[in-house]
Amino acid sequence: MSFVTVRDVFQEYDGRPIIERVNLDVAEGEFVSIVGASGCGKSTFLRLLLADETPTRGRITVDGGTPAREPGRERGVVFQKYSVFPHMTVRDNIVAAESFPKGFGWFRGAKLREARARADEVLERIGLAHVAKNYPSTLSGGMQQRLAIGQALHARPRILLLDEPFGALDPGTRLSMHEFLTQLRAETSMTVFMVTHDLGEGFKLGDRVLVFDKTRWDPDYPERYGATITYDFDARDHGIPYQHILDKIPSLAAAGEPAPAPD
Ligand SMILES: Nc1ncnc2c1ncn2[C@@H]1O[C@H](COP(=O)(O)OP(=O)(O)OP(=O)(O)O)[C@@H](O)[C@H]1O
Repeated sequence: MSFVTVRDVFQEYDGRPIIERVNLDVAEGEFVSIVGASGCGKSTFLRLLLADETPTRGRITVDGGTPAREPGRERGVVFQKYSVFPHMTVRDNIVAAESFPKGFGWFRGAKLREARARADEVLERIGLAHVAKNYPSTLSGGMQQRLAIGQALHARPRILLLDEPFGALDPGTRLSMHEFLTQLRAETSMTVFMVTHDLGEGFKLGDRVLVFDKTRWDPDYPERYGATITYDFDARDHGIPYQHILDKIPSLAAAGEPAPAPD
């Protein structure tokens, strides 16, 4: 059964089509990787899923509801650049993730103590309990990104949107983040959408890999047409070897170096 349903979605900026006629059905708990050439509209599609923007045409619904007009707590997002608060300790970064969206400002007194206890549980889970009192600047890139994911998860979103979350990390840290994300997935029934430039990463982590590309191309007006989903690969059990896909869709090879094949 479809949990996230995308029907005939188009998005234009100043009359310029970016994505066109996107249709998609995603079941609850699925992990969907999104790949495609640079600038083809992957982040735009993620912003539409987040309800940060409303599509020019078409509708996106979650669990059969009405289309959302703004991001809510059921959708969490993590960007490539860690968006943690530098002036707050690691623990209070997690507290902030809970307190700010409620619109009551910062927790005080007993409420703050309870929120800090809940934050400690999250930090335990994401392996940052030992640095709870540190400031983010003292953490490695991977740890800061784990904190950003912890913040997003603390709101218990039903949908987690990841925009190149590991793009800025070195290969070793990337691998440990893959394990971390796989573990978190096993513990929750979250539906995940992840934009990546790394096809190997997309196939390793995803149940499905969607490819965004243009199906129509006007050499005189390269911006005349938008991109859509051109492939929807089953990536469970790593699907078909992704190297073959690179032969089929050379534009993906240009979009980023593939990671080593999943074992
Ligand atoms: N708010 C906006 N207003 C105008 N144009 C925009 C806006 N957001 C994105 N665009 C344009 O839409 C196109 C697609 O951008 P988008 O960031 O979605 O692509 P992408 O596939 O995520 O790219 P990359 O892989 O390089 O991150 C780009 O040409 C971009 O300049």
